[in-house]
Amino acid sequence: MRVLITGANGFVGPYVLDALRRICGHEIAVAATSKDGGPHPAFGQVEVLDVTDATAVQDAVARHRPTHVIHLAAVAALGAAQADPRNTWRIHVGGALNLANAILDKAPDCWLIHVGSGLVYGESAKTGRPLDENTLLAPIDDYAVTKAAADLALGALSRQGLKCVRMRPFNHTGPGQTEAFAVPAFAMQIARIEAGLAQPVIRVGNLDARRDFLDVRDIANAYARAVLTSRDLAPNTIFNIASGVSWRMGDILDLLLARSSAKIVTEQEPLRLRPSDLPCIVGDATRARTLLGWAPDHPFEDTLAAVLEDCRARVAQA
Ligand SMILES: Nc1nc2c(ncn2[C@@H]2O[C@H](COP(=O)(O)OP(=O)(O)O[C@H]3O[C@H](CO)[C@@H](O)[C@H](O)[C@@H]3O)[C@@H](O)[C@H]2O)c(=O)[nH]1
Repeated sequence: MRVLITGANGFVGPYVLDALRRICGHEIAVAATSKDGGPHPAFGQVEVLDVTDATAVQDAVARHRPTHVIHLAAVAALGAAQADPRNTWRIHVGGALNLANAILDKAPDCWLIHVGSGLVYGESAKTGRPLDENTLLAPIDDYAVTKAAADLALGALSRQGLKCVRMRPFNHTGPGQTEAFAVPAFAMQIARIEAGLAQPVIRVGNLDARRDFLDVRDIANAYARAVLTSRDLAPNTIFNIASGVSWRMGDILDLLLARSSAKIVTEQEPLRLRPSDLPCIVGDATRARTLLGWAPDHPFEDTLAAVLEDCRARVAQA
């Protein structure tokens, strides 16, 4: 198997490499690409590939002749996606279409494993029920609507022969994630306070939101299992990757604070509040469990402990 990964040098890429090696075997050939490229501790070297450049994408697919593309390249943080919607459309929708068309032209047997988002269900989450893959897509912001548009476009292209797996991962975290996301945003502030680098005040956004969280390794395992089992999948299959449990953000913060001996007070910062924030999201991943043979196996409390340790190490190194 030859796997081409886009956006490989982001948060999830190294975890996917590790999962591919564990689940698909060490003989798997991995081509790591990203917009910037350059040396990378896990991949050795990452090749430059801007997914918005249709010609470059055609060239990369023709050269590597991948059996699978795992498309991670994205504007992953909602704030960044919202700040430049035109760019978000270009990357999420243009990037996915460039890859799909290059595969249809140059490597028609290749599977495109598209990393969408559980946020595509948007308003549909308001029922409070776990969201399965048949739930109406009702995205509420630029991030989610562009992920939904790309996901739907690939579904339509499957009618022209594209073999795609449309992944809809729910929230995930782990060591290495940036402070643009809630868990490392909380943990980095705790680490800075513990190191005496900040006042003992942690600034937060909406703590009443409830999100379905997984360890990033469980998410990466699902992508690798899609590669491994692709020959048994229908050529256009959608998978939610979720735990089925929703965590209140305030409870996540409390678990992190319980791991610190520092006396810390919490303060809401208006800038961290979103114009629209879904109150509760929880996913139903029954299909992934059944067809991919996937199940999460990292307790979330352990993941939180690992994120806090990683943040302490990052602060100590800074
Ligand atoms: N980022 C951030 N979020 C905060 C904060 N305080 C509270 N929150 C709340 O914490 C929740 C989670 O926010 P994020 O960690 O930023 O994740 P997200 O916006 O839900 O999106 C993540 O999950 C999606 C799948 O469900 C992914 O598609 C997306 O890329 C990202 O990983 C949101 O309800 C947000 O309002 C804070 O200081 N920072």
